[in-house]
Formats: sequence, C-alpha cells, structure tokens
Amino acid sequence: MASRDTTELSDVSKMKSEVDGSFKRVTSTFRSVIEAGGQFTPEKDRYHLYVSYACPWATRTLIVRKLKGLEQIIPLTVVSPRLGEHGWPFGNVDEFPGAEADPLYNSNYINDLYLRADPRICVPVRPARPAKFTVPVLWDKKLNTVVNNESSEIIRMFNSAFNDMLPTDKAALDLYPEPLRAEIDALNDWVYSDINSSLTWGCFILLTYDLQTAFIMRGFATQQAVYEKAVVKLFEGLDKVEQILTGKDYLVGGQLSEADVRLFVTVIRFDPAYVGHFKCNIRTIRDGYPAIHSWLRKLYWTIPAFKDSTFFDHIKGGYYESHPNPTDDMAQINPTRIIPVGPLPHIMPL
Ligand SMILES: N[C@@H](CCC(=O)N[C@@H](CS)C(=O)NCC(=O)O)C(=O)O
Repeated sequence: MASRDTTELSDVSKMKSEVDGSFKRVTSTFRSVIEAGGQFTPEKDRYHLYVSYACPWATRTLIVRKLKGLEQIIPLTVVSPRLGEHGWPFGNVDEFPGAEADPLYNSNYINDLYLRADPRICVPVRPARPAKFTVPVLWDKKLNTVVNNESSEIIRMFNSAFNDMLPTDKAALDLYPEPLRAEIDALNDWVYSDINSSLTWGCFILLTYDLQTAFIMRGFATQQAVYEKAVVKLFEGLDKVEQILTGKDYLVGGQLSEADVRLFVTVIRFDPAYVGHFKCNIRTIRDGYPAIHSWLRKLYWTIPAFKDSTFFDHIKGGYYESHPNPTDDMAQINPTRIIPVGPLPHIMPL
C-alpha cells in the first residue's frame, strides 16, 4: 500500500465540470486498510464487496477477488448498471439481469450505504445529483462502515491481506511482486504530479490512468478542442501500449500483474463502448492494434477471472442507459438511451 494517492486522477465521482468542458477531481473519502493488528483485520465473511459490472474500476476488484480465490471470504453484491439521479440502484429498485438486492440492509441505492457509514458526507458536488457515491465499495459488516472505496487500494489488499486463509497456490499468486513495486510506485508518483505530461516508456500504470482519464475527458468534454486533444493523446497512449505488448503476453516482467488487470478493464470496454459512446473512433482495438488485441483475447479467453468479471450487457447498459436525469451533464452523451447492437461479437475469439 506504499504508493501515493492517485485517486483524484481516476475517480469520475471526484470530478467537476470546468469551463472548457473538461473535469476536475476532488478528494476521496474512505481509505482504510485491512491488515493484521489494525482496525480492520483480515477475517472470513467480515467484509462485503459492492460492485457494478459496468464500472471498470469495480471490475478491477472483481478480477483480483477471483484470481486470488477470495469468493468465499468476501461475498459480493452487484447493482444495476443504470446509474441514475439517485446513484447506483440495487436490483430491487431497478430490475436488470444479474443485478441483486442488498443482502445486508436491503438498501435501495449505493448512496444509502455511504450515508449509513457517515451521514455527514452528503455534500453537493454537482447540481443534478446531490452527492457522488461510487463503486466499488468494500464494506465492513462488523463496524458497519465503508473500509475503502478506491479500487487501486482494494486490489492491493485482496492481493495480500487474506493470504493466510488461502490455499498455497492462491496465496502464492502475487500481482504486485516485490521486484516490480518500485517501478509501479514510481509510476504512480509520476501520474500524481504530472498527469498531463507525455507518456514515458514503461509507465504501465501511468498509462492505464492516463487512458482512463483520457476516456473520461473525451467522453465528457463538451468542447471540440478538449475532445480532440484528449482523443489524440489517448490514441498515442494506445500506440505505445501496442509497442510494449508486441511479442508479449503481459505488460510487466513477463508475468500477470496488477498492471494487466488495470489496463484490461479499460481495453475490454473499448470497442463495445468507448468507440461509440465516447467518440473514441480513430481506430478500434480489433482492427488497429494487433498486439493489444491478442493480449486482450488471451486474458479474456484463457484466464477465467477476466471473462467471468466481464458482462457486456452491463457495460453497455452502464454507458448508454445511465444518467436518466436530462439535466445531468453526463446525460448529454446519449440522450436517446438507444444501445448500439454491435460490435458483434463483443470480443473476438482467440
Ligand atoms: N477511484 C475510484 C473510481 C470509482 C468510480 O469512479 N466509479 C464510478 C463508476 S465507473 C461511480 O461509481 N460513479 C458514481 C457516480 O457517478 O455517481 C476507484 O478506482 O475505485
């Protein structure tokens, strides 16, 4: 958990519209750590994970939970992908295949959980919705609070905090291995201080952040110039990933790491959602980036944690059907709510 706080670089909920149509971020709320001897100790069935399959950040936690075999230790609840004016609805409020009710408190919205944890956090951020309550949420059933709502930190906890309870092979799987940590931490530092600089070779985590940021900026940008700058930068980033992945199966150190997880959740959404919804259409992954496409398909088709955490109906529902309040700035992106059928298939075979 050593790396610097880069949350404000990744969290759509922390962004505020600027005059040029881009977005600015504010600081996160729940940043506790599960660790032996701490307030939140590693325990079976003490914690509960709330996610949306639509959300790339939440999907990071799903993939790592599954890779590490934490399904029996940390139960999961999936909300409806249709983010609305009251936030993320549970399945009892907005029926959607795969969306569930809240088994702990029968909440209507993810917001209810945040307010249960801290009634003071209902601070207006955008006029259309009174507050921003994000997924993923790692909830503590013992203290009735949010442990952490920052995916990059949750996946680090999942990577190591529960190892004593896991079978040897799962405990041995290290997605943040010691020899790579300095590199990853340095990258996060660089992102924190200089996100707008051009990308550096080998900055895998940085690149993931930058791609996510560019997607968001491009999608939400209301000004042509901001859009064009962001989309060009995004594709320059993809060009570099393409070179990095040429002849390789993984991003860092010849092994699966959190860098792959963090990039996968973005790239898997690219052709089905970002190309159309966010006008990210200079090239597609399937037609423009053979190395990325091969890496993507190998992860998806050969490692079940990746495929089992990917639900294209939720992804498309999330992007194309969310934000029904027409005054919400994000509602401007797809006011008709029509969901494109393609591309078919959503992911190509190996
Ligand atoms: N930094 C957070 C970002 C989480 C985030 O932005 N989640 C979005 C969905 S992709 C969300 O829940 N937004 C709620 C809203 O916009 O009201 C993380 O990585 O966990």
